[in-house]
Amino acid sequence: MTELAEQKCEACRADAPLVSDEELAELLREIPDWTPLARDGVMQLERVFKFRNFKQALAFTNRVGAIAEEVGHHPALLTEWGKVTVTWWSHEAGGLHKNDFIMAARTDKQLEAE
Ligand SMILES: C[C@H](O)[C@H](O)[C@H]1CNC2=NC(N)=NC(=O)C2=N1
Repeated sequence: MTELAEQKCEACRADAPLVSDEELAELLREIPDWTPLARDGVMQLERVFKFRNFKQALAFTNRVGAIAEEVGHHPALLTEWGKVTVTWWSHEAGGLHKNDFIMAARTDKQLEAE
């Protein structure tokens, strides 16, 4: 099985299939540091990353922004002194798609790129 971060994102479409409860449970096992949550009825994946200062938080933010631009699939990013909150969901599809799990796994790899 190809590692989640290496898998290919599909194009973001309104009718894209959202993950089932079983798929959610299975995919979460590959990204254990991420929390599934519902905001206004929309399922999302969220993780808070801690850093030594704002400069490191901003550099990480920009790395995540770059991988988002590469695939055309974008997170919500809250950058604070020493902290970055990253939230993934598929806006047009209105919930969690496999793309969001792939991008969460790729987000984790941006820590190594430091
Ligand atoms: C036109 C543009 O490609 C679309 O709006 C893309 C942009 N990035 C996106 N990012 C996310 N997370 N979900 C989307 O539905 C989405 N759609």
